[in-house]
Amino acid sequence: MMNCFPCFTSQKSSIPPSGNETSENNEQEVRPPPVAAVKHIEERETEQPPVKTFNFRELATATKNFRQECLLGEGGSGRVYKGTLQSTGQLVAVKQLDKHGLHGTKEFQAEVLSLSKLEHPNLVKLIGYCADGDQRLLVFEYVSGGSLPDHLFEQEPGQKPIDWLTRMKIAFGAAQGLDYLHDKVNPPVIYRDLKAANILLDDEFYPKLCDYGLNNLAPGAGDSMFHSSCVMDTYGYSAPEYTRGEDLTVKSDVYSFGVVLLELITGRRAVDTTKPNDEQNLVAWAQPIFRDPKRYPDMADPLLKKNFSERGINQAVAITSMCLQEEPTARPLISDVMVALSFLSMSTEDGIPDAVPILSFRDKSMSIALSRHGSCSVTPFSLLQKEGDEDSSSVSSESEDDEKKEESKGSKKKQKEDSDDESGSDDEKGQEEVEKPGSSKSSSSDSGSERASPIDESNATAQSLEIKYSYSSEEEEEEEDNERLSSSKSDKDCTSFRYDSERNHDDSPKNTSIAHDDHSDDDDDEDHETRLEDIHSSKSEAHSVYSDDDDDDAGEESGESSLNRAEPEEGDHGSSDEE
Ligand SMILES: Nc1ncnc2c1ncn2[C@@H]1O[C@H](COP(=O)(O)OP(=O)(O)OP(=O)(O)O)[C@@H](O)[C@H]1O
Repeated sequence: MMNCFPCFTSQKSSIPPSGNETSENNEQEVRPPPVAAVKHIEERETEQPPVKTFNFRELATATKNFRQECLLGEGGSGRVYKGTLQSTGQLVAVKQLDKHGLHGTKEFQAEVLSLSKLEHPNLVKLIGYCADGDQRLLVFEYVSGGSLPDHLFEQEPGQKPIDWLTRMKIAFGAAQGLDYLHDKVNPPVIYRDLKAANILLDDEFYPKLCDYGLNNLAPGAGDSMFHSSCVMDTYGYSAPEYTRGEDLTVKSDVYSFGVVLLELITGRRAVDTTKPNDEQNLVAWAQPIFRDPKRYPDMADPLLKKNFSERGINQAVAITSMCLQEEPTARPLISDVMVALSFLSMSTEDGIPDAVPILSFRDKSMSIALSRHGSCSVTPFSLLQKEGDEDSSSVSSESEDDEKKEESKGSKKKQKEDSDDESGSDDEKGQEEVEKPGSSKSSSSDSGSERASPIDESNATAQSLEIKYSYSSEEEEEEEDNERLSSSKSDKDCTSFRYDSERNHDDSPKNTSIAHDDHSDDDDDEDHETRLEDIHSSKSEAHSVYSDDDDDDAGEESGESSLNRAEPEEGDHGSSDEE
């Protein structure tokens, strides 16, 4: 990994005293200023990282003088030691940053301030820092279970391999962490160094991303909060645009996430020089298989001994293949990946959700890809909302409505053309479906077409393709289901996912909302935010970095921070790029 703090730029002299200057009571938490004060720039200039400051001696004591036996490992940015804070007994991981590329105390603290605001259950928490003399250390929560490669590739004899569901849960958790950085932080943060080694696991295999936000700092990165082309030297995980010398975006992270997903599915390393030449690069090895869905189950890690559902692996591989698209704009949003993985990580015997969920992805291509790989058990419900339907209006902004009206017209026209040519086989139709993701054919060519609502001619504001996981036992309930889908809010069998198609960074994570239809108070934002977690018994509870109280200042804040913030690319959100 590259040096963490090579190019920190601080635009204001707003830096609090250094760690050694506050060393009288170093482990006392340095409290952030009152929220009201954050709104005023002058007062913000006194803002301090809401984390502890330590002096060097304390951390030396915690790590037994940085003894070898406490060394957890060494990365590109320095060494990481396991330590115990004397005052509290808390286990910590102390990252001692390399001294080259050292930054001034103020710059370092400003960076810590940015990092300290990133808080999510799937991110390793920053506890404090030390800027004592020329020492620069970061103190993180200690994650006890080791890193993902420890469990996936470096198994001790007799150690049980990670089962399929756990792998999907790890992927889901990692996606949640990444989604937080991309979608809940304003402006978005590009991870830049996502790899299996940066996914740490607790004793229950709950994943936490580490090293986030660190190598967003690079020479020149501070100048642009939009894109950055600073070095990401994570061989095997780097997106093609990096090799092409292009800027990295959130979609570059999605690519790296795809590589991790592929590792989870196959049990193969991103790069493995012990394998035959044509198998050394995992993505290159997988590409021909991506084009041959029949071979998807063969990709599975042999250690899994085929203990997974065919639907599960087909969909997991389909998601992976989308993440690994050559062109960044063709890759899905991590939020869509996260929703898809939430289903694959459900705790049922065969990985099939108990309930009958309806997915609504922000990007149609995800719906379509999954519908092709669901062993005929996933039926797209296209354009379900009826005019005047409240749900419909809540899904998109007015401008998107206009776009969709046009799109809907196109779809209808296409549907008419398609209906004139119904002679092809199901497979052929499925193929065509993918080639024309905007086509309404996706709702009629699937094997479950009889379940799909026909496109309502009056539905000019229809927003999204929705996927319905359906089962043969429910075939007869078609009519009932359709009724439920369109209007009922009391059906206990039906769980619907709604994604706001409009990204709103000023909000807390409202973008992800999952509504149980039996839920009575669907206006409760807080409630919405936690439904995903409710469903999956996840520990996760996403928090926005910027609360309502400091929304006003977000822009200024980003200006001070050298975290590499990114804005989404044009066309990254909402409907598919292919349309
Ligand atoms: N919070 C933590 N809790 C437990 N172990 C950690 C923690 N942070 C890092 N480690 C471990 O410390 C070692 C070094 O981590 P570090 O992030 O510095 O290097 P890396 O990820 O291996 O490489 P690079 O930083 O170059 O990407 C790794 O084995 C990692 O698993």
